[in-house]
Amino acid sequence: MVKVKICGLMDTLSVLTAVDAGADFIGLVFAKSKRRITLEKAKELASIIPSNIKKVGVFVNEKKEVIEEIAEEVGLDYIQLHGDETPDFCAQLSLPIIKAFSVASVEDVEKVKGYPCDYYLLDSPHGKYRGGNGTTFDWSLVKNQAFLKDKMILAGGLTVENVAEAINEVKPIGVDVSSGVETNGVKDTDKIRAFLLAAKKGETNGKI
Ligand SMILES: O=C(O)c1ccccc1N[C@@H]1O[C@H](COP(=O)(O)O)[C@@H](O)[C@H]1O
Repeated sequence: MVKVKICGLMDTLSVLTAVDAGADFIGLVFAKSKRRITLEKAKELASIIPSNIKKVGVFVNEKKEVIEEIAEEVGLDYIQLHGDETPDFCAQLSLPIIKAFSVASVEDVEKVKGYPCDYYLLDSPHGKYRGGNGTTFDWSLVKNQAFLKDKMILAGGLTVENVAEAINEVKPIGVDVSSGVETNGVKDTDKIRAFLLAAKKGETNGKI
């Protein structure tokens, strides 16, 4: 079954809803964003996430030492790098890595090759912030690419309405959502539940 990451959670009720509704990854944002949370809040939210659900810290062009200190304090399972981090930088981190890439062309998809990471997160080109902008990209650029197949998390503008179609068309190993489960910029527990239901009903690439 497809893995689902719910990103940018900032409050207890949203976290408990994502946990109860079957999220596989929960994302906490430490980068410049309207969803950025403090270290203290992150520790509080992390403490109510069961160990079978992976805690992901989202960073953009952050220093290695800062990432490692936050990861240690919060107990992060994965580091999501959503900036211009190089393959060398990824290789220096000791935690599992989800590397995000903005996809607007075939060349962008090619850049993925050679990155040492556990998952490739394919997102739309960034807007005001480096992620979480709620826009989709051309999915035909990333489907049927053998080298992406076992590692691809699809992101960017996914919603309750389009996630099943996205899974069927692209066949990613996972999907990630932030804006699509919000109402007026705030996480919406009904949308979190509905997104997880719709995603888990979608087809998979048979690898999980
Ligand atoms: O969610 C954020 O605010 C954010 C900030 C900085 C970097 C990444 C961020 N989130 C990631 O952005 C994508 C797409 O989000 P959306 O569903 O289009 O709103 C997603 O992978 C989040 O993990």
